[in-house]
Amino acid sequence: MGSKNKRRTMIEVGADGVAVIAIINPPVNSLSLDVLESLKESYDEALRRDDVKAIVVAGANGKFSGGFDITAFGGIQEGKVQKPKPGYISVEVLTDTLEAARKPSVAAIDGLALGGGLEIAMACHARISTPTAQLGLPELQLGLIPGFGGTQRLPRLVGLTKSLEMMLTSKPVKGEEALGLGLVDAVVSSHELLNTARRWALDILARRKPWVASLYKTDKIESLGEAREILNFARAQARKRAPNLKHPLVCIDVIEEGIVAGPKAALWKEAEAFQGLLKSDTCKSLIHIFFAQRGTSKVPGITDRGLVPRRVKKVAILGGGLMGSGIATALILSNYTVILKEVNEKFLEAGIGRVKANLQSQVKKGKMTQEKFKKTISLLTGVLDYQSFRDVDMVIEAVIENVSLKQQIFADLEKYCPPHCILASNTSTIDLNLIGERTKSQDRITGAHFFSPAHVMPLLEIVRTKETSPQVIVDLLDVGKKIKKTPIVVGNCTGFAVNRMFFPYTQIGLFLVERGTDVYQIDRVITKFGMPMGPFRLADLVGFGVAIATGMQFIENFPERTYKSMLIPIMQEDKRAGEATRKGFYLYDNKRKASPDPELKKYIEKARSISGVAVDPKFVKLSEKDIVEMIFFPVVNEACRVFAEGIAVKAADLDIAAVMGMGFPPYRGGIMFWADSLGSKYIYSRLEEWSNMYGKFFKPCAFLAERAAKGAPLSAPVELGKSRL
Ligand SMILES: C[C@H](O)CC(=O)SCCNC(=O)CCNC(=O)[C@H](O)C(C)(C)COP(=O)(O)OP(=O)(O)OC[C@H]1O[C@@H](n2cnc3c(N)ncnc32)[C@H](O)[C@@H]1OP(=O)(O)O
Repeated sequence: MGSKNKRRTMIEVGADGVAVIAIINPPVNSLSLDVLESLKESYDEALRRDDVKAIVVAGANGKFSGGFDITAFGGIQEGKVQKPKPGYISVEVLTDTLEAARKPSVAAIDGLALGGGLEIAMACHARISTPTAQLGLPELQLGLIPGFGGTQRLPRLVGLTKSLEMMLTSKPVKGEEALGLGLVDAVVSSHELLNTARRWALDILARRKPWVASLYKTDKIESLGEAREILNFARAQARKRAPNLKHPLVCIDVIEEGIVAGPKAALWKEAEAFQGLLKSDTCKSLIHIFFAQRGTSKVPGITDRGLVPRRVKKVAILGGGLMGSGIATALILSNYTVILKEVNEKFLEAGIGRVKANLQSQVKKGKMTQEKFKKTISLLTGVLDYQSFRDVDMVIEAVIENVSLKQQIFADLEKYCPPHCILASNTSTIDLNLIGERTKSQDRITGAHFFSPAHVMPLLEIVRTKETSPQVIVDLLDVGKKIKKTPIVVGNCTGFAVNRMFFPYTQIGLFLVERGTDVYQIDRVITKFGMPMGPFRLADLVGFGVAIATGMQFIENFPERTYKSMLIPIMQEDKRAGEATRKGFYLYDNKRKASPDPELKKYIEKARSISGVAVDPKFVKLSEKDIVEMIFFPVVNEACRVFAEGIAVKAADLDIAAVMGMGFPPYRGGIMFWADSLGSKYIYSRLEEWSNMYGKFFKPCAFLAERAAKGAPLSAPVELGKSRL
């Protein structure tokens, strides 16, 4: 018999008197309000019926529940969807109906029990899980706190320290660990799950197993004094890790309330805090990022054609340098067979050595066993010629940025690789049409632009020329998913999406410094804004050689919007080339700790005199707000150009490019989302003002001008006709 609410839950009563209530809301059985309403109805029915002795809660299709329906948050935030009265779900449904029921219930957890999903499970009187199930409270990653009693029940089940770790990091635990922690009561295989849960529920009824209401457990909670120490330590850590974020502190306060005033009182505080956080900009931004990240692999005109990805088994990589070895590491870690080609024995040995070192660092951190290391490295073969390229499915070229060398390589690849083989380049700046000029294989030439270190950084820019076939893009999207990268599909141009946005980020720093703003002040303000490092620390990390080479590409291609400063070349001439030489904008000690260098002044003065610029007192005392805007509005301007040219199909893709490629703070929603929170009119007016005062470098692009004139958001779609894809 099903519930009335579109059968969002299903109730089935067996001959043993156990009612199994299944949550049904594909793909992850998320908890929309009607699912929760239906769950309550099913419970009411099970409690009413005389033939039901005990209850098991499960999720359909091998997934317990992925938590509250995140798609519903938007509607609630905008006031379009009526929100339930605070505490209705956590107190009335989970505590007063499920946990206080006079019939015992057991959660049968397979697949996922996340957020509200785990909170339902914790309100049951016992939990059985499979070994692979993931259990966690990841709400903080959405700018929220658990809102269905999780802040109270998790500490009481696993202890304060572990529960804080699980909530503050948003990381789930698997079945076996959950068992060790006391979060679940038994771990069994999926095919034994339901029967074990049924028996367990009957055993509780017969008092052969304990009937536990997690909310009132006390054995895992420390005394008030000890608890306060643990909570204060967590507060200090949270402030240090994310000084701009309030919700981790709110979460700790709500946990503390439970210890001070009791769990039932704290449920009300939790409900109130949850409603407050739901309205915050942080929450709106992080929810935007959640969907934007999932949206990058949905590419109009490509992934909607019904194409099935071909199986890529063997991949060849050309070049065993930093990039090539990182890409090889990422691939073998996901079980791809890889051949690494170099030009001589010495380079080959060094390349393989780098891959081994990447894996060894995982072994050292305890993330990989020695046995797994051996198995993984056995997937890699080094070669010096093209003989073994006859059966490769994909090649990724990762040699130095030299056009004629790349052209020769692609001409060779066309000769030696099978006709189905995907020919990808990891170039970060060079036009792919140029690279493929000496071949007739334009339809299978694509860009696979990884970010360094390639086995760690999560972003993959997939570059599509006008000729690249959609099948090749679909194949590459599939490889990207298998190696756990977030892909963004972009059009072909100098710098693609990420490096196009990075360029003004560094350039404007140089502009400000020549006019008197302090290098270290700029880095401090930008780090405070939420970037992992400011433009000067970043230039040191990347190295001045790379910074100059990339800069040259931009000067050649976009001369009208380049600020030409000699500061970096002058420093490089004096053998200061960044962190690798222990001297750049900062000085580096043995442990690579950066400290300011008073000597920097002399280089800045020299650069100033070459540019013919004098110190302007206004720039010496620039406010933090002005520094942030002067650094980031030119980045927004470039992002607008990238979007208007159709290099990126969706503004949300640029948000992901900024967050994952540049380190833009996700809690600000990405570059375009953040810009829209300030308004196109405001950004336009400031750029226009600076452009009049300081030159074309700041000139707002036509797209930005048009959107500002209409008062339209920058992230609204561009008419399809204009797209370059
Ligand atoms: C009151 C409560 O305390 C508040 C809450 O419960 S807040 C919600 C807490 N839950 C979460 O944060 C979990 C979020 N989801 C995830 O982390 C991951 O999606 C997952 C681990 C569940 C599955 O990951 P994976 O298998 O890689 O699939 P993924 O592509 O992410 O998701 C599959 C689909 O389910 C959707 N989805 C996942 N979780 C969802 C949720 N909680 N609500 C709505 N949709 C969800 C995704 O958007 C995606 O949709 P799409 O196919 O249309 O793009």
